[in-house]
Amino acid sequence: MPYFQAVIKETMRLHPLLPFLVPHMAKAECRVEDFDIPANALTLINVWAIGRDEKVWGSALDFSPERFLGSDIDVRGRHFELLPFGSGRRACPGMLLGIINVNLMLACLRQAFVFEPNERLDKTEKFGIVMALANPLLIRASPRVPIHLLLE
Ligand code: HEM
Repeated sequence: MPYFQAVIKETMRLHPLLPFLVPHMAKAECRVEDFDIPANALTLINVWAIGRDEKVWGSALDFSPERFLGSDIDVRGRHFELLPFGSGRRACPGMLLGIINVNLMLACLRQAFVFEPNERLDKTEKFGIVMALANPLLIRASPRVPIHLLLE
């Protein structure tokens, strides 16, 4: 299901669950690209901004899963342009469980229902440690198959 996977990657690119990951601390002074980071500095990685960097993505604000078709970029922390689970030793230890759950839940919902926005889809985000929608998501879910088949 390459397109389904691409939709999940594209969602995680534009709407990472933890927009600044978890705060990290540099144990020793170091240099990352053009940045000098002093020892004991608290560092936040802005993956939300990385996911919207026009230089990296092109048409960065467009929701376009096609960009991942035929690309080897994955979400597991090997590709620094897409880090919804962080990277390295402090990356999310629940990554595989998270990936499986998101895939399973979405596939089941998609198989059972057709979703339509009730009114104009409001994707305004509320920044916090965990990113959430500012307003509740209003969508209509209609069963794809007779409801008794879903409940059996
Ligand atoms: C789609 C689901 C999930 C996403 C997007 C996610 C994302 C993240 C991110 C971005 C971090 C910070 C990594 C960093 O700072 O480099 C993190 C850390 C962590 N996550 Fe997840 N996570 C998910 C599911 C889970 C699950 C299912 C578990 C446990 C069963 C879990 C347990 C943890 C723990 C314990 C940490 C802290 C790791 C550390 O500081 O060493 N996560 N997660």
